[in-house]
Amino acid sequence: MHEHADTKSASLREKNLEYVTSCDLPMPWATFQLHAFLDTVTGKEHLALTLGDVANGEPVLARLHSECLTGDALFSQRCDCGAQLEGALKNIAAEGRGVLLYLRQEGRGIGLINKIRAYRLQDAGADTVEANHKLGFDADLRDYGQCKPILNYLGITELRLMTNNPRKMDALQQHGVPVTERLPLLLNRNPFNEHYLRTKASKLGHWIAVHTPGHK
Ligand SMILES: Nc1nc2c(ncn2[C@@H]2O[C@H](COP(=O)(O)OP(=O)(O)OP(=O)(O)O)[C@@H](O)[C@H]2O)c(=O)[nH]1
Ligand SMILES: [Zn+2]
Repeated sequence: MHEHADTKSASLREKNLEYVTSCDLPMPWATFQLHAFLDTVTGKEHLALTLGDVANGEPVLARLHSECLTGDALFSQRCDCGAQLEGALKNIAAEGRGVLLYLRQEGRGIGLINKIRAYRLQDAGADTVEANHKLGFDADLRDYGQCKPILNYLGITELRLMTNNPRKMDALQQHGVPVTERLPLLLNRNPFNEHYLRTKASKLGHWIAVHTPGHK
């Protein structure tokens, strides 16, 4: 038992992660367990929310959510993040079992301040990818390497993943996290984020139907 826990801690340590503690987190839809992990190099605090018995070997309904302070906490309509966060938690609560990793890679890895700089460039006409390039960054700097050891620590082996992002699917495969099913998560399409979602589809390959005005 202890040996097993030690192996799990060792694979966390390989990614400079440490499990810290857990608590109950009552939400409007269910009471989740909140687990805190610390990246000892960057100081980033990654979170996992679990519901039900996720360690019984069955594939787990999952969302890997990248931090978006503006969308998740400030109700921004520039993106679909807040609605996806809420929708994923509701779906997990409806099944009574699942996991959401809240990964602190704000702004696709460029950080909050740079994301706001990117938004300003977008206000002046750039798209989400061009804005990153103008600031000297690649389109997407995220790293999903921390997911496997965190999931492993929680006893989760296979995912049924809620995402529209093919890069996320590829990254998980590269990191050896089996995904048995992909479930689309298309929420909060609105006039403010239509262009952003179209760019994600055309330049980043997201599986989002691009419809022209007048066609649903
Ligand atoms: N650099 C940058 N980051 C953004 C922008 N809009 C949203 N983000 C960040 O993008 C991340 C969310 O990525 P998305 O591509 O929307 O979604 P995803 O998680 O990759 O894919 P899904 O699983 O389908 O939702 C969050 O970290 C946001 O902060 C933007 O215009 N520029
Ligand atoms: Zn967002």
